[in-house]
Amino acid sequence: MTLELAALVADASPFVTGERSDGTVLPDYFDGHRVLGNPALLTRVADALARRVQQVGADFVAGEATAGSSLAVAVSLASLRHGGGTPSRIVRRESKPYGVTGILGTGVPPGSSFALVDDVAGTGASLERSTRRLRRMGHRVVGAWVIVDRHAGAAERLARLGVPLSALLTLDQIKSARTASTA
Ligand SMILES: O=C(O)c1cc(=O)[nH]c(=O)n1[C@@H]1O[C@H](COP(=O)(O)O)[C@@H](O)[C@H]1O
Repeated sequence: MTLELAALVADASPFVTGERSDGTVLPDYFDGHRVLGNPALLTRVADALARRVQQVGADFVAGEATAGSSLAVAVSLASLRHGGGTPSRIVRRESKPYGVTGILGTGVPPGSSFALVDDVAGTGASLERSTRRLRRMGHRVVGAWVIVDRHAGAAERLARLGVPLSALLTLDQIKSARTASTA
């Protein structure tokens, strides 16, 4: 299952040269939007994540804009197929000053539990930011789920916060799948 998924993801999303938010250039930048924009692959990924989230249980599935929040919507939809029906929310970086203001919008009772999702875990800075933001609002984060873990410190960083990280794939698995397909 993992090898097959790695091959599908490798095929859908060729690595590009990309810059991290701290300015570091990565020659193997993974563009998660190539997975999010592929309906068959997104369905598969969202199903796998929804199954894992369902095992832990959360009131909401949420992510930061844009990849995380898009994935949260897909996982929420997929949760209907896995005995759930978990609603999704965007964790905004800043409170919207107009319309529905606030970080999460409306309809989130105090003390709610959240499953965080994102396309990629690198250093874990993004998931830590969301975790801290939700906790400041009095909510709980039961875990973080990503499509790809780059193994760049995210699991350790989140563990220090008491948030377990689960990934469908590692970057190395995608690289191996790519090598195998070109051999
Ligand atoms: O910046 C990254 O490390 C990164 C690497 C990569 O291969 N693909 C990728 O999308 N990213 C971005 O990095 C974010 C996570 O990085 P960290 O906050 O360092 O964990 C993701 O939400 C992406 O915006």
